[in-house]
Amino acid sequence: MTNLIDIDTGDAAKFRLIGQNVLNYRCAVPYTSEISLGDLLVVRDTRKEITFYAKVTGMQHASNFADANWDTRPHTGHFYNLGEDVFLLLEATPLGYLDEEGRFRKPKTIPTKFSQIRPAEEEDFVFLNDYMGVIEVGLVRNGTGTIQSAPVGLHPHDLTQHMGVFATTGMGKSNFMKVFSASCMKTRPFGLLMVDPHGEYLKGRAGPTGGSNPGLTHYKTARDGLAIFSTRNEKEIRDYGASTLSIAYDDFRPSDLYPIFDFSEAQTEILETIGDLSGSRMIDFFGSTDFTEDWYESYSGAQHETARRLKEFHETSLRSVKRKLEILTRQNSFFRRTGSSVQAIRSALEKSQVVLIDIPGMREQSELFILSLLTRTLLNERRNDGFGADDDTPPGQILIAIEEAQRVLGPGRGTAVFRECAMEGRKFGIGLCVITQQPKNIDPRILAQINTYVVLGLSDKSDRAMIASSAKQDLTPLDGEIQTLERGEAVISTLSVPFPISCRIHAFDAYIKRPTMQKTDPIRDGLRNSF
Ligand SMILES: Nc1ncnc2c1ncn2[C@@H]1O[C@H](COP(=O)(O)OP(=O)(O)OP(=O)(O)O)[C@@H](O)[C@H]1O
Repeated sequence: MTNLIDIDTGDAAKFRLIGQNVLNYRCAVPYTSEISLGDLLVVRDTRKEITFYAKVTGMQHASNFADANWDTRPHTGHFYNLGEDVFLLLEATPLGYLDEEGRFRKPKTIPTKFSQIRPAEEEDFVFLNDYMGVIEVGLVRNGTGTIQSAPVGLHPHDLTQHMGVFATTGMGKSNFMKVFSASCMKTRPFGLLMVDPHGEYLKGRAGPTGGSNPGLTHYKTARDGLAIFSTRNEKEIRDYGASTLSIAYDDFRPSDLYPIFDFSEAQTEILETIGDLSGSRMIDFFGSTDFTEDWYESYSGAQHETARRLKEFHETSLRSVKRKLEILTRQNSFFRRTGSSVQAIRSALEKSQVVLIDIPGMREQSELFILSLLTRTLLNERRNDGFGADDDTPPGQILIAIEEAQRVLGPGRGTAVFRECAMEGRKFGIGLCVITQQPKNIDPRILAQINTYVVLGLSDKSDRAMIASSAKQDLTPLDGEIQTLERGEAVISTLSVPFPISCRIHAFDAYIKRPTMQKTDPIRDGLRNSF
């Protein structure tokens, strides 16, 4: 008969698989075990000669005593021998098993009952290295520690199928984005476009304790992987090695107004009617026309065709569009009649640089304006050029980061250009990096398009439920782990890695100082190796 009293020597022998089914394991482990949610367990089935892996998703105290109140009676501790019949009952979700060739397979079978279980050790994670990509973001986490020899890296080809970064405020989203960007600056896997309205990514910001909190410009070794377009003054632009940001009227199209203003049905119709008009012609037309009651009869400007198309619309609707255009041109100093950075931004992205659009102190409307204008321009150009028509993974892939993405990807009120990019961007080598603390406010059809989920702490239950139901790998059993994530910890689910990985994201300031983040010098390395 097999029982839970230790018949073998050594603690490991007390870890036994006792149930439950192919999708959910139960194991009994000593009640003193130091084990945490998210820990990896190794299940060694000596009969089938297979090693299974499982992740701890729940735990509770349990015992073999028939008396349901044994543990609440007075003096319990004197009468019961805790070591033998009292144990921790773990719930674990199977991740898969390693076959004879060392390939990781889906868990289609169940380990033999009473197979031995042990917490994974450093060498158990070695096989994961084969699945990791070049964009390093952290280390595999097990229990409360990390596995130093198991870095977590994302694959570039997964990311152009969109990435989501989900975090309640303060859980380490900015730190994650900086670590991710630094790895992109070093390895140059694709062009990464980020709009930085607070200078946070450019130069960092003081931490809550006033400590150092650097930005991407502090990662000097890979500075050539960063291109900055900025609205700062000339001196600061020189100091940061940036270029002046300039968007020309002709870069603009009427549809770029949608994400920044609310429009009535009539105003939307106006924008649709002149959808093909160049930016400068639209701005000139609306700027020079007053839209009084009988404006069309007295129109003496140069754009008769535009005037004819708009003559049926009510003057108040036309005046409202005019006011919005005035606000746009007045509030965005970088928006000018001539001079455009768009060509330089495109070419930096195609050279796989991280492109930072630095607009400190500007309003949310400016951020959304630039983001939507650039997304539309890149998407349309590639569509018209037949990008990728005869190549599966053409060069020049681009990832566009959208902070607080619920502003532009909410259900029903999402703006066409970002929606289009989420649905079709992949065909044109353009992926979205959707960053939000409210995934429940993102259109579920868009979440369903995202293939890489980086989940930092999410305190809201409905946000977690939304994530769990949309991710490609089932994250439902990991709800307990996600709920208890600490700042800087993440669960990462991505296509190339066979199961969701528990990860500790590197701290950015320490990460950029690592020897591995410094430039390798082939001549010096060669000399070192040969002498
Ligand atoms: N992986 C990590 N390792 C060490 N420290 C971290 C890590 N992640 C975040 N921190 C620290 O926690 C603090 C908050 O992190 P961060 O600014 O990235 O949070 P956030 O989610 O972006 O917050 P907010 O939404 O307010 O911008 C910072 O001081 C940061 O240095």
